[in-house]
Amino acid sequence: MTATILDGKAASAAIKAELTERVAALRERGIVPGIATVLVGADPASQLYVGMKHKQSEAIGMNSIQVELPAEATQEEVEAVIDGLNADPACHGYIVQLPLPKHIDTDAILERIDPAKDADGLHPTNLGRLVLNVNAPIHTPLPCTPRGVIELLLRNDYDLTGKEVVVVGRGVTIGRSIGLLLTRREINATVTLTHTGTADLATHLRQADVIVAAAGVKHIVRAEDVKPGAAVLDVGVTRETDPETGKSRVYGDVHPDVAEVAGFLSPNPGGVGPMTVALLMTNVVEAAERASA
Ligand SMILES: Nc1nc2c(c(=O)[nH]1)N[C@@H](CN(C=O)c1ccc(C(=O)N[C@@H](CCC(=O)O)C(=O)O)cc1)CN2
Repeated sequence: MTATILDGKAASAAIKAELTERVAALRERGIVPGIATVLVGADPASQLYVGMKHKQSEAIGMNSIQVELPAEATQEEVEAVIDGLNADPACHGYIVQLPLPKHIDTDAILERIDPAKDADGLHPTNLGRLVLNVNAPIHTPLPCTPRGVIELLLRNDYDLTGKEVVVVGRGVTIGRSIGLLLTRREINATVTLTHTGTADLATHLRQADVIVAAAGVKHIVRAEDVKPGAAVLDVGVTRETDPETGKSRVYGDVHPDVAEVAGFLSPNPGGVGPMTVALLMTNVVEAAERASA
């Protein structure tokens, strides 16, 4: 079996085409949706991701505000930037690029973001609303990567109803929250969250109809642990320097051999990454629509 590729670039292009029309409709009413990012330090991967967010937002007609602070910035300096963006009417939604330097209290920063402008959907109020509300439509920002995983499957006509989903990794941007979305009534999947304390990962993986691999551990999902025909989404990233060339190489959580066993495969790169950026922009456009309703 060779897996059908879940193409995140194609799905994100479709989302961006839809957003372009929504942005144009807002602009006709005199509203220019504004996205902002806050980057603390100069991590090359974070710089790349932030750059992509601005380039793509501007391409669909949004206004973008880029705030950069040095790695030595204090908690108070980061919080002052947050307070400024909360008060800025040109900013409808923003993110603080993660990870933050170790001396910064990340939870305190995320909690300081105005929940209405929380473009990552990681504010405790927004996550709390997701916990409380399993039936009614959601009117709050949703975590971008989890939403991207689900959109990627649905836009490829993959029905998640009744499926056993195994998530690998309990990080804040994916693992912690994806179960909240997958177990909503309109999706109706069953979710197992595995992590470094899981006793026997392989046993869980072998039972999964869908695997979301977001541990950041190179090739943690191996072909022998994947049920034939399963859908596998590779989200984790490990960067290693090639000892021969000295160049940085990116590895996913999923071993390349999985393509021979899985029914569907979201590759890395080219899968969930582009969806994360598309759903971030969706969150900001929705915030602008809500603010102007
Ligand atoms: N505040 C946040 N920080 C981080 C998040 C997040 O959702 N919010 N997620 C990740 C990084 N991330 C977005 O910020 C992100 C990662 C990857 C991609 C992407 O499109 N990658 C490309 C490959 C790019 C390359 O390496 O050349 C792909 O997968 O095809 C976009 C966004 C951590 N931080």
